[in-house]
Amino acid sequence: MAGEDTDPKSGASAAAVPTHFSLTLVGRLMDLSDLECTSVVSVVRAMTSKTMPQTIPTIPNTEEKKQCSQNDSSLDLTSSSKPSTGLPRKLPESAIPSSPNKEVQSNDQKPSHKLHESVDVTSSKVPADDEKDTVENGNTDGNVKSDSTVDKDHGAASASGSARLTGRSETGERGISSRCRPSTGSDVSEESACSSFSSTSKPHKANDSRWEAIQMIRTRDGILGLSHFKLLKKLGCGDIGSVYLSELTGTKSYFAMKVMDKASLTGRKKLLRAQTEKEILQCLDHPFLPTLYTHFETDKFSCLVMEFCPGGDLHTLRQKQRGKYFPEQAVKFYVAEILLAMEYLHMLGIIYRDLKPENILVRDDGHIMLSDFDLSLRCTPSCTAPTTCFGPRFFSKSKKDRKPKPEVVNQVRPWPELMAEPSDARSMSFVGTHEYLAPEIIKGEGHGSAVDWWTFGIFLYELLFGKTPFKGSGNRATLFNVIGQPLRFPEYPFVSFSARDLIRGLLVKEPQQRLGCKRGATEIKQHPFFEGVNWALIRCASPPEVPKPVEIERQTTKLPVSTSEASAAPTGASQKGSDNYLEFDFF
Ligand SMILES: Nc1ncnc2c1ncn2[C@@H]1O[C@H](COP(=O)(O)OP(=O)(O)OP(=O)(O)O)[C@@H](O)[C@H]1O
Repeated sequence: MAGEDTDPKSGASAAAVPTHFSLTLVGRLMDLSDLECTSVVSVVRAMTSKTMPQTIPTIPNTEEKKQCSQNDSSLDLTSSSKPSTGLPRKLPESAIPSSPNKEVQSNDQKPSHKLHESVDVTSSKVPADDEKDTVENGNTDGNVKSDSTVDKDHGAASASGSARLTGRSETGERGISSRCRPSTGSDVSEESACSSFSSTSKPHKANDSRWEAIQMIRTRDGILGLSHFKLLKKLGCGDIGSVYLSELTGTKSYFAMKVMDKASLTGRKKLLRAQTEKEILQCLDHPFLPTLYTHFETDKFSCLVMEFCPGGDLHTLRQKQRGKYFPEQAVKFYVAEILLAMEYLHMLGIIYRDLKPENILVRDDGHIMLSDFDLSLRCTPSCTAPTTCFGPRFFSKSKKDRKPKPEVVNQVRPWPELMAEPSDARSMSFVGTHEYLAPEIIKGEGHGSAVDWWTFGIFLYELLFGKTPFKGSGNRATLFNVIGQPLRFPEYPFVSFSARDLIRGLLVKEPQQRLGCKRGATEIKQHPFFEGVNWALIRCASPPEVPKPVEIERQTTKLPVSTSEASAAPTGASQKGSDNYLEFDFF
């Protein structure tokens, strides 16, 4: 299924198509436009006949997904939504990236692609039935090959985590009562492979006691690897791996460990996807994005150790709401946090591309975390993203520009607005989830960061109305609807004019006319729907729901011992639903 780097329209090598990243500080107009970002554009023209591709070995079903899910427990609503009060306008702290100190490395890598005839649906995935096993994983494959240095100097924190965590696990509900909405993506469609990272600190998470626990083990044993973790429970399976609730043995610090079978990744041409996810995770330091504590490899597995979110995902949470939609105040809270996360990603030159409730996890405090970056698109300048919104050394070249006197700034505008968009980045990949795909992706026109504002609109709609706007009777119908059907709102539930107006602005089929296209997240944040949101302090706001505390089960599970077992276990197409096919011709 891999293809060549050829633009089907121009015939030019896709890898040679330059993309651009522009970063503008509105008000002070510090311009970083035309920073070139080499992105290997993979061409994915999904065009299948109405018959299923021969290469599909299994037809996924919801039961399989259910096997991959964990147990569920009900969640009490312990707090009501509380709108933020308006405070003086201020630079959003949560939108300020910390200093990643990444090494920039331009990249000429041009993975070879072929014109795809269908989206990747070839993986055979049978969830492992190992959740009841009680063998410690460290005994099966604890041979640590390498140890990462993602975590660095973190502030002294007191005791490491508590055995008492909050939250609800995802359950069979997702497999039983909710739709499976797999993300589609080309096999080898990584558009860029930009750099090596050397992040030295993550100030936003500096007070997290898990850093200290990790450091303690490192100091004691000189290395940190799989054998130091107890896998307690499988949390879920994705396309490239399985995620386990894990304890750093003896520390009562809990993590979500994504375990990917290397042979399976290689065999299924998913290595680049896994690499993309790891590199992006290494970049991140934001309250609404995952923290990667460490990563390591064994002979068989590649492991990412991330923050554990005990509250399940927003899709599951929505299913539990009365009417299967959230109250508008709750929606405002969730989408505001996502908007800040998206703003930060765009500032790093990352186009997320796979926004959907399933990818938004709920932390123990009820705030959210955007997860799953394997379909994201990066531009090289992401690695040179500013350390703060006003990071002078990144934004301007002259010393004079770098240190403007405050009063001068104030004369222009009290608080300059940040607009950071990889607005000219272009990809020809066909990735995403059918109901969330932007028209320009379906039409194969190439796409940029505006796709994230489209998906943001679909996401907002789904949270408010309990369904997506263009869903058809099948995938083909859905895709046609996205392209051709006008946006309509149901009469019920009642949704405010400002919410509908925001959705209208976001779900403009022409990307250049779409809200967010010109000034990025800033444009969206200023919409009346977000009136009253205190962007700077949103992470201190009361979330709509706080997961109920749950005791962590002390049982352990194990990883598959053989590659074949592993490849059958952690992969996800089989539990991703049978709608993982594209059944349309060219638009
Ligand atoms: N940090 C986390 N905390 C709690 N559960 C998690 C965490 N990360 C992932 N999960 C669970 O594991 C499941 C698999 O996650 P993963 O990111 O591997 O795949 P995915 O979201 O299905 O996407 P994809 O198939 O595109 O990789 C998720 O659906 C989620 O339920």
